[in-house]
Amino acid sequence: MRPVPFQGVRMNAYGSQAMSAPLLRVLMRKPGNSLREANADDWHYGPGFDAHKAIDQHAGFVALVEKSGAEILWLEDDGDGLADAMFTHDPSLMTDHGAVLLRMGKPLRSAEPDLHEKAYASVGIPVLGRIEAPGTVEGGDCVWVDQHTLAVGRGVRTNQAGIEQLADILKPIGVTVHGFDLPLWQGADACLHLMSVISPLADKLALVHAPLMPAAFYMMLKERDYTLIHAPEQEFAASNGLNLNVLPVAHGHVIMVDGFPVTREVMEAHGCTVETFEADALCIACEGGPTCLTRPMLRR
Ligand SMILES: NC(=O)NCCC[C@H](N)C(=O)O
Repeated sequence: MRPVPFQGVRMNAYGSQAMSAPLLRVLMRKPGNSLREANADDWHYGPGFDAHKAIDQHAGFVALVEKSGAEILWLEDDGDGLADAMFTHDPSLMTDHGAVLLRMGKPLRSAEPDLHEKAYASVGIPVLGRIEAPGTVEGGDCVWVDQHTLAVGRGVRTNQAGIEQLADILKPIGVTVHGFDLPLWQGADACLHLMSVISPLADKLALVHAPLMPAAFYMMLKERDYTLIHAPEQEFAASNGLNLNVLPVAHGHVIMVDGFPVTREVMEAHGCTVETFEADALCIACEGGPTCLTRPMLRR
């Protein structure tokens, strides 16, 4: 099925080189038959995986995104077998000058950038460049430190060739790319992105899991006067890291997975408004949170 075009706003509005500016448009995919038919072992989904429950929980998340006022461009799951394609954060990156089509480090996800290419074409959003083999870059490894600085995690999903290509694509638009080594942590089959250890919440405010952060990235943020809130260790362990995967829909207004009250409290203590949705089957089992379920297309 073709992506459903936006209603009521300029079809081709785009631009995002920030992490917490108001989310105005976003690319998402409702899980459907591909998730229902997914084999948990093949996709590295955990014991809590339950496709039907995950689909219901996704609807709860969508209600919060819609309530924020963001417009959603939908990719359809018509049974193409791409269970992870609901994690739309990863196959492309948006800039103020167009989209970059990425190349997935997880082989089962390799067809996903083409879905994004079609979606962007359908609404007239230009493509600035594309990561080619042997390069790999996933969107979850990319963090805008400021409008001209992109941090990229080098690990299982994103490699040096990909980082170099991305730097070449972004240099002409005045963006400097910095690569930072990620640890292997739970192994090559598990999902650890740079965004698994940090969620920006507001201007120069971020929630982090410091023990797994690249030290040079941590120091860069400190030197740039970021306030780093440490996500409670116990809840990080209990959620397989998903307690800190928090989506800002505006500066200091965030959506997180339900069930992690201490993480919620530390964000509220820093002035954040927090909304939650149930996501044990969707996020904790499938290794991706609210940031991963969204590809911001316009933040202003
Ligand atoms: N940005 C993200 O952290 N995305 C999560 C992707 C989870 C998905 N199951 C994967 O392994 O790629």
